[in-house]
This record gives sequence, structure tokens and C-alpha cells, in this order.
Amino acid sequence: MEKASALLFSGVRVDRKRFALEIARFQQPKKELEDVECMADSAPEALPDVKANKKGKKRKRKDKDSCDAVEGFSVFKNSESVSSILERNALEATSAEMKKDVEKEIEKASVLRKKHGIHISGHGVPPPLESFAELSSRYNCKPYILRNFSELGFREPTPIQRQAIPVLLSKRDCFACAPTGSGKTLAFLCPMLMKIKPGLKNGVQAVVLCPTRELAAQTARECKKLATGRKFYIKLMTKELSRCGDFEKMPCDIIISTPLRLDLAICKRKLDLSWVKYLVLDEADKLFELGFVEQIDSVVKACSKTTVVRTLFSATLPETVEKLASTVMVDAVRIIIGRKNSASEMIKQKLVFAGSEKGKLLAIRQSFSESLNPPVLVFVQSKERAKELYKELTFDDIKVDVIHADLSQQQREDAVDNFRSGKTWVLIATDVVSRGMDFKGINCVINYDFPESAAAYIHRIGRSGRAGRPGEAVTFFTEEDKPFLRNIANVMAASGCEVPSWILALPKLRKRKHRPQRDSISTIPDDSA
Ligand SMILES: Nc1ncnc2c1ncn2[C@@H]1O[C@H](COP(=O)(O)OP(=O)(O)OP(=O)(O)O)[C@@H](O)[C@H]1O
Repeated sequence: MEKASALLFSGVRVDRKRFALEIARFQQPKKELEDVECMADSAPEALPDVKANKKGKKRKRKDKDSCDAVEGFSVFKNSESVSSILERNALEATSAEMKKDVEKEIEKASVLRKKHGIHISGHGVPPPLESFAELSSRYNCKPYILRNFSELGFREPTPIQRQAIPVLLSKRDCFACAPTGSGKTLAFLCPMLMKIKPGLKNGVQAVVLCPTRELAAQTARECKKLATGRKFYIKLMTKELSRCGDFEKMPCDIIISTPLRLDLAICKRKLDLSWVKYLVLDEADKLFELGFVEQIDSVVKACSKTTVVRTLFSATLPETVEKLASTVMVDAVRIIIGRKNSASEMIKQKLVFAGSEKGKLLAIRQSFSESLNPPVLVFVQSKERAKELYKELTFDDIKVDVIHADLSQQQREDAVDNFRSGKTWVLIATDVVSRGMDFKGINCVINYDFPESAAAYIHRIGRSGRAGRPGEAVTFFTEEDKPFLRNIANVMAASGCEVPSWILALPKLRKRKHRPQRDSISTIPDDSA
């Protein structure tokens, strides 16, 4: 018997663990086989065929150590029971199945990311959404959310929503960089609404920080639309609230604010943020740029819940901001849609040489007379210049208005509302509305004054070409803007626009702000000239 089996197995590579029982049958005289079989009995799930051979006789329980090692097979040397081998085989089989399923999931997720230009870094990133329906099937979201999406006309999640929503639902810190107008607001509001409980006595559960009051007001409006059907207390931090709000008595689930006002409420009104589960910095690079760092620091400290999820959103996220923020983020996931810090590809971009400041006034009048396609947003570099241009164009019969920081809160709100409603065709603005503001269907953005940086350019022109709609951007430049053309030209070329080769050949300037002193905007000769 032994000789035969030695011949049988000599030289053959057998999976001894897997076929231990079969091998044992060949190897041992009946008695030893009984030992092997009785070991099988000692395991909870003895093998049926082994038991059946015993004709129902109760087997004595054998001490495992009494089994001699099967000659040539050290498989029993460590006296592991047959059943545990078989159990392990069964486990290996299921884990092999599971491994295959996981590999299939990973493959599906990477195909979906590739299709939507989703680039991620970080470990254990949950797979992107295939559809909004997955919020219900995979995350058990309440019906009101999908109902609101459909009422708002949102059929499919945008790329940033596909990836950022699962990441935030899994409570991971995250950097999210996606083009302007690509739905970042919903990407951070949706997980919040799914994860916080309305009306909890503990107080504020989510905070959104925005660089401007207009954007905070707009985000609060969007949040209330998405929350329709669920009694959330969503508060826009107004000047009054920050100065005299009684937050102990006032129910509040979600606060949307500028850093200044929120910091004031924390210091002066003892606003308690220790239960905050989600802290979002929208237009994060602007927040860090505008000298809000101290207020942001105080908000981050006030959101002291150990499991708070911190996340930064913007169309432009420079390395410096990521480095600064990563000091307070834990194991953050990075999500980049398309190319980082790039303009929306939906926008047709053009550079127009206007020679001088006088030439710019002629150029804008000419473009309006040729093809005024409202609504049009016109950016200038300061509030003084906004007032000058407004004064010049007021009598051009083009329903023009102006918005800048010198206006009262009511005047700013009226200017935005009239522009949204179509009462105003041309809105002259400083960069106060260059970020985040979602004016429906802006056909054209005119950079009357050359933008101070590539990031400012991306955000300004990003007021058009939103939610998949096409847009247009015209940027005037003069002799003194020429040295700064290259940075803008790179953004244009990266988003697929034609750029004259002489511009691409210009030297690249180190990133510094370009806000030159410019001649005043007036057709009346300047007396001092
Ligand atoms: N899934 C969706 N399908 C269609 N439209 C959407 C979807 N999600 C958001 N939108 C719409 O797209 C527009 C832009 O959304 P949003 O303002 O959030 O963009 P954003 O990425 O934050 O832009 P910005 O970088 O300028 O702040 C809004 O009008 C919004 O209602």
C-alpha cells in the first residue's frame, strides 16, 4: 500500500492541504485511517461521507495527538484536524470568491472614474456613484432627497458629485477640485443632509464657510431647496445674527456663513460648534487668500468633535492651500475632476487687444452694438473702476447695473436679484461675485480689466458655461497687460482654446498679482491730463 502510493505521488505536486483526506486513504492501513476519520468527527461539521462509512457506529473520540504523521506528508505533523483543513479550504474558497468580487468592484469603479475624468488619491476611497438612485440602494437615503433632485431637474450626478458624495458619506476628510459650474455645492450639501438629524438638541451639526456674503446667501438658498420636505434648521449667518443671536435658544442644524461673521458669533455669542459633524470650506483657496486664516483657525478649533469631517472645495486648489489645510485634515482623500486648476471646457475664450484704456471703452461699446447677448457679466479690478464704467454705460440703453463692496447689503442683494431676474442685462462687478455665484445662463463674461491671476481668470469666466451649458468669455488686454498674458493663455490652451503662438512663447511670470494702476474710465478728457 505504501509503495503504491509512494509511486503514485512521487514527483507529482499535489495540494496536500486540499487533498489531505484523499491522500490519507491511500496512505494508511485501515486502523490509521480510522484515526484520521475519527479526527474528522472531532470537528463540529464532520464530513458526511466519512461518517457514512462507519455504519452509524459511534466513534470513540481520539486524542488528536495519537495520529501518526502520514509518511511523506507532513500535513498531519502539526496534528491539524482534517475538518479544520477542510474548513480552511472552504474559507479559502469563499475568500477566493470574495476576492474575485472585490476585484470586480474595483474594476467597475476605475472604469467609471475614467469615464468621468475622476482622479483620486488616498486609500480606501469608496466607489463613485453610478446614479442618484444608488443613494437609496447603497446608502438608504430618504425619499425626499431624490424627489428634490428630480424637481430641480438633476437627472444624473455630475463627476464631482459621483465621487465626493460617497467619500463624505464615509466621513473621510477630503480635498475636492472640480471645474466651475460642475455642481460642487450639491456635492457637499447632499451628504450633510443624509447624515445629520434635523432638530437635534445638541446644536449645530454642519458648517459651510464661504468667502462672500452673496455666496453664503446663495448656498443657504440651495441648501433649503435640497432639504425641502425635511424640517432642517438651516441658518444663514447674517450680520444681526452674528452680533445678537441667542444660539442657546435658537434651533440650528446647519450654519452657512463667512468666516468673519462665524468667528464673531463664536467669540461674542458663545455659539457652540462642538457637535459639528461636517465642516466645509467652499472656495477654500479664496478663504485662505483673503486673510481669513485666523478666523478659519478659530472655526476649526471650535468644531472640536473628534470625528468632525473637514473638507475643502474649489475649482482652484493650489499646493500651498492643500499643504496648509492638510495640517488639520486626517487621512484626507483628494478628488480632482479633469485637470486641476483648469477652466471649464464649456467656455469659448477669446483675448482682445484693446491698446489702451480708451480702447477698452470703445471695444466694449462696439461688442455691445454688434451682439449684445444678455445676461452679460463685466469684471473690473476695483470698486472705483466699477463706478466709473457704470457711469459711462448708464446712458447706453443697455439696462446696466453695478455691484461692489461700497454698496449697502440691500443694494448688493437688489443688484444680484435684478440680474438673476433679467431686469438687468449687463452687470458690472468687482471680484466680489467672481466666485461661486450661480447666475443662470450667463452668455458672456467680459474681463474689462485683465484678471489679477490665473485663478481669478478661471473663477471669473466660470460664471458662464455652467451645469453643462455653453458659455463665452472675452478678455481685453493692453500693452501693460502683455507680460501677464502667458498665465492666462496657459489656462485657455489647457481647456482646449486656440491661443496665438506668440502669446504661448511669452515668458512665464512667477505667480504674483497683477493689479496695475490704470487710467480712469471716462470719455470726458481728464482735466488733470
Ligand atoms: N447633478 C446636476 N445636474 C444638473 N445640474 C446640476 C447638478 N448639480 C448641480 N447642478 C446645477 O449646476 C449649476 C452649478 O452648480 P454649483 O453652483 O454647485 O457649481 P460649482 O461647481 O459650485 O461652481 P463654482 O466653482 O463656480 O462655485 C447650478 O445651477 C446647479 O443647480
